[in-house]
Amino acid sequence: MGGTPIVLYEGNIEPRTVHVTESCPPAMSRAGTWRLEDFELHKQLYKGKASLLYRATCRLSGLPVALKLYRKLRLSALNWYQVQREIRIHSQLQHENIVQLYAAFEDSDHVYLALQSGCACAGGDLYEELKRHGGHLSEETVARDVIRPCLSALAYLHLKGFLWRDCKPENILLAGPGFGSVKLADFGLSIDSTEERPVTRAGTLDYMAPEVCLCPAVHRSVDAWAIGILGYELVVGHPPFERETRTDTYEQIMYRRPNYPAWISEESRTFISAALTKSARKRPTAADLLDHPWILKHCPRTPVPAAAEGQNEVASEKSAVSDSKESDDVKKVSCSSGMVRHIQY
Ligand SMILES: Nc1ncnc2c1ncn2[C@@H]1O[C@H](COP(=O)(O)OP(=O)(O)OP(=O)(O)O)[C@@H](O)[C@H]1O
Repeated sequence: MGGTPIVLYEGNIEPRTVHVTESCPPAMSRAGTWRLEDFELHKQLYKGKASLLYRATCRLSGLPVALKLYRKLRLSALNWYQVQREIRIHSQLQHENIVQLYAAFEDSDHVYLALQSGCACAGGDLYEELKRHGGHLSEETVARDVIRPCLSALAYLHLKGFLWRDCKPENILLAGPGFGSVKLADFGLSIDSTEERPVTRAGTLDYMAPEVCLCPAVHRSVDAWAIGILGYELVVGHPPFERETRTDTYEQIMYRRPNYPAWISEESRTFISAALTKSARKRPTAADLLDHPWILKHCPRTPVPAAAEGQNEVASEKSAVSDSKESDDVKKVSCSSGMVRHIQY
């Protein structure tokens, strides 16, 4: 496998550094063992089934970080595999629109990920920002400040052979109040498509591509589809195929076209329709979508790496791994604004 081999240990162990990445600020990196006591924890930003996320300060450097803690007792065998994979993949990513992983370390109770935060990601996530804006944003903001940077990060990921597989507003961070520079966060479902072939579906139902509904897919097309869903949700105010029941949502994803409100522009409509091409083979890539007239209309052209031809099509049968985050019980939690947070089970 590419990247540094990442091994985590169960049971009673001394605190140990798992990996320090090239993104780690020099003031923060040191020869000694990384441990929880090196950080002052502030506000809890998130509490998940197996993870907690805190705003924190590195005592040595005074630099702000987001500290993600995986509770070892809550990790299934699959989760163990996924956390190791997350660290391995995330540590290889350096892009202005991707949250940086500085280091991973562990002790008997937790695995810790020290992530970029502070000024760089002070704005919270896109889901919260959407709520502040009443559920949707202007087309210009969506195209220029969200979709284009996300596409740029995805083109970079795909070039390296990785798939994100977890596009949703909750996993996109803002650089400050309002917009400026968005960053992809959470690589817990990402895979190296050149080496791994998942055998069950992963992701969030509203953002799942038709080919994933049929069978677990490993092509970069799943991320391009999710960008179409994201574009629609941000402009219109809800995901295009969201329905009351899971079965109805599947049916919409597989066979229906989105309903476009009359007020959205022709360019945004053609962008979303292109990204939501039902056939994965005919769907444009993230790199292709960067050249769409809707994107070019709202932001100047910037050079992007050409997608490596066929890079993501290679998948080894032998390292098939089940991603059982997805099950028959995808649920949503209502919020006071009427928006629903996308949650996987
Ligand atoms: N570097 C960061 N700085 C600030 N907030 C962050 C950062 N990374 C993540 N978050 C926030 O914490 C939330 C949870 O983070 P993340 O998605 O990585 O955890 P998770 O355990 O994988 O969650 P889940 O599996 O439930 O989606 C995100 O939705 C985002 O709002």
